[in-house]
Amino acid sequence: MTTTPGARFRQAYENSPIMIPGVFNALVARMAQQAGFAAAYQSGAALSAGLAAVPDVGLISLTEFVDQGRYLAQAVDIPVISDADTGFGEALSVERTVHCFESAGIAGIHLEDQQLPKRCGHLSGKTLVSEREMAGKIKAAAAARNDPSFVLIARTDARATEGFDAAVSRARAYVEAGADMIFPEALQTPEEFAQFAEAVEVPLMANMTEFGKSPLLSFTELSQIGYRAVLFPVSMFRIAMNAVESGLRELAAEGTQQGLLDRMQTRAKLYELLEYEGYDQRDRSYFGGSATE
Ligand SMILES: C[C@](O)(C(=O)O)[C@H](CC(=O)O)C(=O)O
Ligand SMILES: [Mg+2]
Repeated sequence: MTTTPGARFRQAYENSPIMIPGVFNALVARMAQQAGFAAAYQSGAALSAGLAAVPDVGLISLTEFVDQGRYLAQAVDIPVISDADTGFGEALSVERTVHCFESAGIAGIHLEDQQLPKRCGHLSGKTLVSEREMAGKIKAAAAARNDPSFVLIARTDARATEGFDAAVSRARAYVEAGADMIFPEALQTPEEFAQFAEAVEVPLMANMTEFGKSPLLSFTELSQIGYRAVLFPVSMFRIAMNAVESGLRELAAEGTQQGLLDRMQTRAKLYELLEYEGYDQRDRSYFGGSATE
């Protein structure tokens, strides 16, 4: 791979609008790549829930994000971007946050303007840092990049607290500070999505998370009104968790998994995703082609 992850991510969304599914582990990242997605996303909400069974209120550390992020990036060729919550501290911490994600092979991160304890953008009770403070963090992030293509996505949570106009003016200030892309969190109507796209002239990312405050617009609708990236951050996690819950219930009730087999990923499919065949062949080749068993 000659280009950097950031350059590949930019190329993808500059070419045409892209859908970005959240991938909650490395195998899911592989599956997203196989399904044809041009990029994948590490969600803080899914990581908090999946890794530690804790809510998305800023409890997961930088190291935990970066560790899983590295597994995701290593599993695929498509660029992986990550949630970086509030940047794990102030401006100087944000510098290190960028270094760590970059060195893990991540293509870009989003930083949000909330105060700690941060919350999922679709929960109530959010409070924001000042525009000046957030702009300073973005400047720090931009200056810290080793690869100028590493994508800085500034997320503003202002819609819920200060209103739509404040979200637009914060977004403009964040672009001025060096953000490459803007993520307007929790817009409330289709009209707001359209108005925001008219008002802010950098690439935009829409968050189509379910059961939240935003209407679920389709990728086609969003790309037509100007969004370059559409995030489905927790969709696959929710599907998987629901499937697991019913599987556990059925196993407990039936005492056998016989009735569940057709809902399972088969061993053959798993091995195909893991590229097991190649491992086996290489292992044999190291011993002059003779069987290792
Ligand atoms: C995008 C998000 O930041 C995430 O962590 O995936 C969440 C998603 C969610 O909780 O549904 C968000 O704050 O919107
Ligand atoms: Mg998040």
